[in-house]
Formats: sequence, C-alpha cells, structure tokens
Amino acid sequence: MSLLSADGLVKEFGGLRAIDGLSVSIDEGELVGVMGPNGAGKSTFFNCVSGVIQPDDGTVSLNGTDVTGDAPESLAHRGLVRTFQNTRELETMTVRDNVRLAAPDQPGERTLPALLRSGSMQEREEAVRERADELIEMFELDHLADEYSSNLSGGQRKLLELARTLMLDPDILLLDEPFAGVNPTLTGEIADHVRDLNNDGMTVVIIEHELETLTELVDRLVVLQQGQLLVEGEPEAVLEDERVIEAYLGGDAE
Ligand SMILES: Nc1ncnc2c1ncn2[C@@H]1O[C@H](COP(=O)(O)OP(=O)(O)OP(=O)(O)O)[C@@H](O)[C@H]1O
Repeated sequence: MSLLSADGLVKEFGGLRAIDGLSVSIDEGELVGVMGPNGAGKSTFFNCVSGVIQPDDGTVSLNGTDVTGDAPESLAHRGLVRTFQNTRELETMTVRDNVRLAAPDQPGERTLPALLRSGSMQEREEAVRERADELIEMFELDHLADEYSSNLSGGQRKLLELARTLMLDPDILLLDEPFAGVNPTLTGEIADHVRDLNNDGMTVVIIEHELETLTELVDRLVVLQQGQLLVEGEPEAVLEDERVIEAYLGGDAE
C-alpha cells in the first residue's frame, strides 16, 4: 500500500488549471524527485497534498486514510510535514530558539510529541531542549546556535529549516527546492542529510530544479507538465525520455 497517494487531483486558479487530473503515488521508504518546467504545477501539487490549499477535485490519502483538505497541523500529527521554497524561520530569534519553537504545541501520538504529552511541564521542556540540541548538532549548526537566524547564509537557513521540520518527527517529508540558492558544498551536505534520513526509514519527496543533484539522489523521478504527469521512472531513463527533453526544450523551459 502506498504511504501517500494523490488521485485525480485538480486545482484551478481563475481559468487556469494548475493541476489537471494528477495521480501520484509514493511508497513507504521511497526517495522521489518531482521535476518539471516552470509553472508545471509542482508547488501546487505539494500545496494540495500538504493541506496548504484545498484541491477542487480528487483525493489525497495518507496511510490509507482520506486526508483531502486536512489542515497542515493535522497532517503533521499524521506524520506528513513539508518545507517551503522560501524558509520561514523567525529572523529575530536565535537558531536554537527557532528549532525549539518548532516543537508541536499540541502533542499527538508521535515519538517526540508522545514524550511531550506524557511528562510534566519541566520534563517536556527538557525533552524539547534535548531534541533541539541533537538536531542542531546533527546539522552542524552548533557554532551558530546563539546567532540570530538573520545572520545565516541561504544554505544554513535551509539546514535550519530541515532541523525545524525534524522536530515534528515526520514519516514523510516533502522538500520544496532544498538546494535553491545554496552553494555546492552545502548542497552536498543537505543531499547527504536527506539520504541519511531516507536510509533511516523516512520517506522523502523533493521538488528541485537542480537536476544533477536530484538525479543522483533519488530512486524515482516524477515529471510534471501543465499540471499532468508526463513521465515517471528511474532517473536515468526519465532524463533520456524524449517527452522530458521536449518539455524542457519547449516553450516553457527554464
Ligand atoms: N495562488 C495562485 N494564484 C494564481 N495562480 C497560481 C497560484 N499558484 C500557482 N499559480 C499558477 O499555477 C501554475 C502552476 O504553478 P506552480 O507554482 O505550482 O508551478 P511550479 O511547477 O511549482 O513552478 P516553479 O518551478 O516556477 O516553482 C502557474 O501557472 C502559476 O502561475
């Protein structure tokens, strides 16, 4: 059974069909890349499955449960968390506080939340502090922990965003352009973290324009064009597919 599936999704903006009958299915443990020319509907697809916007038609299922239109917080409780193209940390707060603040305020059934729910206020605060420090160390942000996040580079912000996301302990992580504006060294580091998370069992779906890194990283590529599924399959085969080459060379190429 797939972990996440979108069936017949449709989303219109005015007269424009940004998503047009799109069906995509992600299995547990997969690392999947989503690509496609500008305006193909990649972000709208993420927005529909992560509850940021409501699809006009079609369904989204998570672990076999229909979650179409559920709010992002509710989906996070069920284990689906996404990042955004533009990071959303609070600039006037330190890196450490930003990570701590990402802890869920309404503890649910999941690992960290379960710990948060069971303990006293003091125990809960301690659990949040410990997990935040662990993640800050994991992403090698320790030397920046007390800096205001406004002082971070674009790449460091992406790492901070990942750390914040992991405070929610997701089963499935949707990453929207994690390498955009990131230098090659940090791109490699972020890719390594994503691979490690996936090796540890997390299902990951990545929208990315940086095709070289994406292709090396993922097990499967899904290509969208004009809101529809154009091609999907193993990265090498997809990149050689004439329909994909045509889509990228065509009128709406980068
Ligand atoms: N909130 C909105 N209001 C109106 N039109 C929108 C809105 N969001 C997206 N669109 C339109 O829907 C289409 C798909 O946009 P979307 O951002 O999903 O594409 P994308 O593949 O993510 O593009 P990019 O690679 O440029 O980020 C585009 O034509 C876009 O202009």
